[in-house]
Amino acid sequence: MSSDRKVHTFEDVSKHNSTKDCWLIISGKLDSVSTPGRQGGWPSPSFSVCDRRRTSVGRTIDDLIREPQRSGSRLFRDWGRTNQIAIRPNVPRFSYLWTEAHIVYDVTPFMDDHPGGDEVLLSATGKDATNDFEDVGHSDSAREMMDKYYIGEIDVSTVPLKRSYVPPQQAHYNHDKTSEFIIKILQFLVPLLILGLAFVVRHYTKKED
Ligand code: HEM
Repeated sequence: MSSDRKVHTFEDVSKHNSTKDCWLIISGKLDSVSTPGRQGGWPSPSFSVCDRRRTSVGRTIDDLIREPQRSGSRLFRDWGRTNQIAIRPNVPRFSYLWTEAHIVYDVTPFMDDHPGGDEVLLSATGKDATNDFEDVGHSDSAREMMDKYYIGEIDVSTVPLKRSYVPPQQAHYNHDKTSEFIIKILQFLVPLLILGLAFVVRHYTKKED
């Protein structure tokens, strides 16, 4: 994992688009843990980080705070399912927050090992690859692997706005009432003219007989 954990611009991230240097943007939840009132002197209580299958990893709040580059927060994956953090009842002043973020992953070391191949990863650069990632239906273990490649978040204000769909312009119809009227008259007159002509022809051919 790169030590370069920071807020990146979309443009910078987009430049990392080769097999030797591949960064992806995938939305997820950044979980932060705040510990108000630590000055109150409570010891570093341990608590459990549980995933949906209820496996748990015991950690202390101090571990949690030491791990991140930013103080007081650490990345966990949640993916919009149930919260992954179970708070032990003996930790009353512990608060758990999360924010939705566009997370940046440096998947360069994973290019050769990605079971879906490196081509798909390359094709997911330079854009928000969340839908591409979700459409595949990645397993929980794939999601857990992602933390290894986390290098920061994206400054959402630098993400180009989605191009809104502009429907093709309708062909300009001629709403001229007079031309419509003439067409209607012709539709009526042409059969009459043909009928009249048929009578005339018949009349003359009879005389000749
Ligand atoms: C950090 C990002 C990623 C990680 C860690 C990752 C990991 C994995 C893993 C572990 C698998 C094996 C199947 C599974 O366990 O779900 C997999 C399969 C796959 N991944 Fe990814 N992946 C990532 C991003 C992406 C992206 C962005 C795409 C699409 C553009 C993608 C497309 C695929 C495809 C097509 C397969 C093969 C699915 C199959 O054949 O069943 N992956 N990935």
